[in-house]
Amino acid sequence: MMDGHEVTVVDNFFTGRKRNVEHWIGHENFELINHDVVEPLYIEVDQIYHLASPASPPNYMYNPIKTLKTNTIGTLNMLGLAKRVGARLLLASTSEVYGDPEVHPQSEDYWGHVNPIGPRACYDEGKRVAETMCYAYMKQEGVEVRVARIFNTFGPRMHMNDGRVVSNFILQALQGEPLTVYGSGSQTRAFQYVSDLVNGLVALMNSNVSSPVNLGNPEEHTILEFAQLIKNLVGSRSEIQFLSEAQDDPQKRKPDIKKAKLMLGWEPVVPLEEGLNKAIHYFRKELEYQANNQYIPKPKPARIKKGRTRHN
Ligand SMILES: O=c1ccn([C@@H]2O[C@H](COP(=O)(O)OP(=O)(O)O[C@H]3OC[C@@H](O)[C@H](O)[C@H]3O)[C@@H](O)[C@H]2O)c(=O)[nH]1
Repeated sequence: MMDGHEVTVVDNFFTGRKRNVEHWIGHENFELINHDVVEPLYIEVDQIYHLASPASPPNYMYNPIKTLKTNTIGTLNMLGLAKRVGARLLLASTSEVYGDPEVHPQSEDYWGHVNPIGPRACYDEGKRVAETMCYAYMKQEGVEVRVARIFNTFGPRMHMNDGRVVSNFILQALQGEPLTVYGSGSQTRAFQYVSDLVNGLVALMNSNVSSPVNLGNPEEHTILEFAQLIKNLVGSRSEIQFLSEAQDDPQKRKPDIKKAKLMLGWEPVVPLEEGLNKAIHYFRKELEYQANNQYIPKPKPARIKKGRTRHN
């Protein structure tokens, strides 16, 4: 929009919120449509960022059939739209296509290690078939596709109930509650800040790279290290609580981003602590907002009908 493009945001608000975009409402380049991509969409566009799908494990596992429909039927609908209007489509794929990886770090030529019937399958297999659909439409129909394999990402405007580790730990630390580590905490992740991801997505969309590209920050830590770091940044006295391990939880994950560097000239620039401090600031404000804006229904006075006696 700042570059003069007209942007139509399509959301069914399953995990998104109108508050996240309310500051754009009224801008002449902005339009917001309440729509679910599982149903066809008829609009005129040049580029489609197909980002639909819950991305947090508790959210996508909450309704696995809906997650599958969004990633399969939703992707077919978006590819159909791209074909009809001659638009380029960028699919938000995921590091989860690598499953619980046996190769470390993960580069784009790794085929992955995914349990097709496990609790994560609705998402990781859903995204794998979404990638397959993109390349089928490219080969058969000549649709221009871009595929971003997005690694763990965090930042302001995440939902308070998102359930992923960064927002959980920050909210727990801010409220003095125990930080919930699943398993031993020795599993690793590498987190990128949201603005780095957005820059990577725009660079990929406008590049000539049609094969999948990893977008992530390669700085890897154990989950226990993350818990300590967030606790320290918040200045919290919360304890660390060890809960049972999540089923099929990937044990190690870190992107190999050589391809993005070479072909897009992209790499993350926001240091982890700087990004975490921005997210901490956001969630602090969100907690204040929630405390000040809770809707507490006022008790209604009983309505007394005059002049009539009720006989049962
Ligand atoms: O409260 C929590 C939440 C999570 N965790 C652990 O922290 C790690 C990261 O978990 P998250 O739920 O944040 O995210 P995951 O890495 O499991 O999945 C993510 O992967 C990449 C993206 O495509 C998706 O957004 C998401 O599926 C896992 O090992 C998980 O078990 C905790 O220890 N405590």
